[in-house]
Amino acid sequence: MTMNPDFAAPHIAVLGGGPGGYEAAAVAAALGAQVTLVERAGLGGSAVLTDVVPSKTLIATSDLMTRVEEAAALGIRLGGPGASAQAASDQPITRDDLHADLRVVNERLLGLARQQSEDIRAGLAAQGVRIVMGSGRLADSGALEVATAEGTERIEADAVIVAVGAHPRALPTARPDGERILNWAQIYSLEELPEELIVVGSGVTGAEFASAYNGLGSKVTLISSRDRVLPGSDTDGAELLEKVFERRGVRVLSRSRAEAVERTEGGVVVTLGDGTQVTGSHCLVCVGSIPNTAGIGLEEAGVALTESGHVKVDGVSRTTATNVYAAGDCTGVLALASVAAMQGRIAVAHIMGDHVTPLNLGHVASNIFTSPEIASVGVSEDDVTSGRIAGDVVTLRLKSNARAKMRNTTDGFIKIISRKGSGTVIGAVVMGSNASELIFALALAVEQKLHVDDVANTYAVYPSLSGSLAEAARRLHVHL
Ligand SMILES: Cc1cc2nc3c(=O)[nH]c(=O)nc-3n(C[C@H](O)[C@H](O)[C@H](O)COP(=O)(O)OP(=O)(O)OC[C@H]3O[C@@H](n4cnc5c(N)ncnc54)[C@H](O)[C@@H]3O)c2cc1C
Ligand SMILES: NC(=O)c1ccc[n+]([C@@H]2O[C@H](COP(=O)([O-])OP(=O)(O)OC[C@H]3O[C@@H](n4cnc5c(N)ncnc54)[C@H](O)[C@@H]3O)[C@@H](O)[C@H]2O)c1
Repeated sequence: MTMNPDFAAPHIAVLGGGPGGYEAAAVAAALGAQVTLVERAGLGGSAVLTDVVPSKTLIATSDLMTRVEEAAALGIRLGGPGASAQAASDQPITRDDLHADLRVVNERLLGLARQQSEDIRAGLAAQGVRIVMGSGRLADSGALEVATAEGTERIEADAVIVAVGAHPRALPTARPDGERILNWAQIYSLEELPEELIVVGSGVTGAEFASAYNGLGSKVTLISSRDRVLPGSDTDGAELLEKVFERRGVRVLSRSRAEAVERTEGGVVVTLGDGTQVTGSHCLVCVGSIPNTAGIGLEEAGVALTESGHVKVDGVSRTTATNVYAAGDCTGVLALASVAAMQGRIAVAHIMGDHVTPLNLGHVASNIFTSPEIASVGVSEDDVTSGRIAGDVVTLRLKSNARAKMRNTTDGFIKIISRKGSGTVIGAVVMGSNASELIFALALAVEQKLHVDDVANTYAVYPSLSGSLAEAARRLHVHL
């Protein structure tokens, strides 16, 4: 919808400065709109300040520690040629030789998040976006009201984009205190590594933190309410991750719900549904998120919410109120930074009367940053086995890949799914180190509807993990 019949630059107000909001603001400014962005915490949103950036930076340290710990198998010993006779040792490196200085790790990751936030702020300001720091609400479908340090400001707009994100859900019987019982936004205040960390919830967030703190050296217990970790993810990936967890000493308590978490003198005790008590030094609660949609005037302005409090949107990010759009986690469509940004871009294209392609979740590439990583795109094997999609599936274990053997990183596999009959690549899963990077080639194949032969006939470097991508595709060749 073109907002201004007189073709003057429309004014777009964006509520929330996470990936949904800042991407929308940047694209709108680039297209010539007047843009005001309202944010109460910091540019980049939770994605940059508390969620994606800090967690992935923590995981970078954890991954390196895991690699160093495994260095003995590659022939690395402590003590270089210049070391004293006493220091020089032919002992293999063990976990006891390493420790994570959590204060330094957390300082680094919080600093990095602040810098990233500042870079985003500066980038938007340079594009001419007016940034208002304060807590905003929808006054009506054409205006925001913002409580700033200076007072209340009313911002009139031709269109509003609501991108307010979500916050961690707490269990009524496990209120985070920021010291021993923590949510993922609070855990970066720890100055020492938790001795025994209990992670409640085995969705992507819980699995990533369980993996990360295990790599950093904590004793980890993962409380999983389901049969297996990572419900909804690739079954082979989840099962292999459980095996790796077992080998690395992560205790997974499956089919266990945490009923309550309490502080004890020196730590915490988690009571499970069957009355079993699990003790630890700290507890990290990862039981999902709640959208930040309460009390900000949405329903009063005609914006319908779902039962879970998410904003109802259509494929072009429109809400039920004229000229009000929504993007990101507050819509509950798919909680990924990349999807939030895409929803924001689509909203702007629609507002500005630009070419709009409705949101397509079928091609979203995503990655679970456990060690090893699990990346996926397109249809799943479950879609095929359940009969929803007619496809062929080939899985190649990394155990047979020469490069993986050389690097001693053989936990993982490549899975490609092609459409039955035609051989078009329609889905893939990559599990292994750097899966988040390897998946791109297959995401490109899915997006561009490439044939398995296109992937198979592309030269891969020898030796490389991507050689297994080509090999898996070769095995899906349709012989005419
Ligand atoms: C631990 C964790 C790790 C994750 N890792 C990844 C990952 O690796 N990759 C990935 O793609 N996704 C990841 N996600 C998901 C990702 O963080 C979200 O999908 C993404 O942040 C959504 O962006 P958003 O713009 O919708 O919301 P947010 O990033 O939450 O931003 C919303 C912003 O709105 C502001 N706001 C809210 N209400 C108001 C108000 N009334 N007034 C003013 N401002 C307001 C908030 O302060 C916030 O800054 C992770 C999530 C978690 C919890
Ligand atoms: N790498 C990434 O891209 C990344 C990382 C983290 C999160 N995310 C996004 O965030 C979304 C949400 O993930 P999440 O893991 O935060 O939430 P989630 O809702 O997917 O998982 C929470 C889990 O906690 C369990 N649970 C709830 N109450 C419990 C209790 N009392 N005891 C034990 N378990 C309990 C639930 O059954 C569920 O499995 C993901 O689907 C993903 O889109 C992405």
